[in-house]
Amino acid sequence: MITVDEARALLLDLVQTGEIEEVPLAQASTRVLASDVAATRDQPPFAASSMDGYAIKAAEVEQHAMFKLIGEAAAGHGFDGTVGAGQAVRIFTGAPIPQGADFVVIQEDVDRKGDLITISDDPGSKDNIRPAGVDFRVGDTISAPRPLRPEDVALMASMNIPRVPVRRKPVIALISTGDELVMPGEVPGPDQIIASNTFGLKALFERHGAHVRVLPIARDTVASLETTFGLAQGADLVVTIGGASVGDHDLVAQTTQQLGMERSFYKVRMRPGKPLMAGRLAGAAMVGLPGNPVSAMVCGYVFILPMLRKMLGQSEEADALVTATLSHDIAQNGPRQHYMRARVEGGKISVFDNQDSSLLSVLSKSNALAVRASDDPARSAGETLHYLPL
Ligand SMILES: Nc1nc2c(c(=O)[nH]1)N[C@H]1C(S)=C(S)[C@@H](COP(=O)(O)OP(=O)(O)OC[C@H]3O[C@@H](n4cnc5c(N)ncnc54)[C@H](O)[C@@H]3O)O[C@H]1N2
Ligand code: MOO
Repeated sequence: MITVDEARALLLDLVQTGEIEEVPLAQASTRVLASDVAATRDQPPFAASSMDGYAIKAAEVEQHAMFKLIGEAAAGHGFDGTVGAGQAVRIFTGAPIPQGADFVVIQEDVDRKGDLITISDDPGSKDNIRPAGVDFRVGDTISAPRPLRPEDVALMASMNIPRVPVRRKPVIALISTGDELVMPGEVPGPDQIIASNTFGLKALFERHGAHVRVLPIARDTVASLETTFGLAQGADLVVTIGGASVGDHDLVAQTTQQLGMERSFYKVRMRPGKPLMAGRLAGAAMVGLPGNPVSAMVCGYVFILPMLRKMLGQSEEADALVTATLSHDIAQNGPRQHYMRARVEGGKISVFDNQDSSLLSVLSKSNALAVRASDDPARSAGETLHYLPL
């Protein structure tokens, strides 16, 4: 059986980085920026007031000094003239600083009578002016690749970048398999359960930039599986869930073989997730995930997210592991690399007692997967453990 790292490398070989497309700025959120974008202007484009008050000459700032008002500068409407000695311009936040002025005294520090103002309180030394280009200058860049956050979208808007180069969203077709499955909201028969993996994985992949197509549940027959694979056409990656193991009704390996899949590997020395399979089928990458709900989700994190990152032109590195201090003793690990459901709080990690791969309630309480190497010896409270944050 191959190791997790070997499997990850083989999986990365199955996918390519997608093309670049341009989207309107309003649709750029959560997309992955594909090439650097540059500001097309300075911000602010002029020295601007940061407060409501009066623009005067800094050299004349002194308590009790008096000035004559000669005009007004508002945001969007600058003052055309020049501020001379003894003169002031009424100014508002965001307005351009008029020529001749280099200080804004805030209105709270001023007494105004008609068109005369007197500095009544100590105005301090802060000039209340934002220099031109203090936020960014024309040509300043936002570097790619990066998933675009709301903050980046706001910055691109301010930089006057109306269209954004992003990576095409990889299309993932998700196929749940099994006669026991019905969709949430349907009425299950006495021997049936609700398909959960589909929804967990859809949420995970979409959060990381994929477009996910959920295909109808394939029944445990070769014919049904073949039909459903047919519906996956056009996807970059086809992910099946379940039917991966060795039981009489685990038909994914047999069906994909019949459909001509070039198999890359089958089975990984990990827990959960051992019966993982992968290959290339009809021009797409194909990954067969084990059906146990926690196994499917863990494989989603450990294997599919790096594939997704490669397709999106991002780092192909595995997620960096973090360390925490064990809060209790744990037993020796078995021969498979183990991703143990765990909770990290205040730098301490506790591993859940029941690690059965069917327990979504435990996974949902977890915020970490403690990663144990194969045959890792027993560990005591206080030792350091590596984990993958969830
Ligand atoms: N004799 C052996 N039996 C098993 C082995 C083995 O090595 N030898 N491996 C075990 C391991 S490890 C795993 S993991 C499972 C994987 O089995 P399959 O991929 O074939 O999955 P299924 O049998 O179809 O389902 C397992 C389990 O998960 C439930 N399931 C399946 N799909 C979904 C879904 N979309 N949503 C919710 N739950 C789902 C299914 O009902 C089963 O309970 O095999 C072990 N057996
Ligand atoms: O590998 Mo199975 O995924 O341990 O439950």
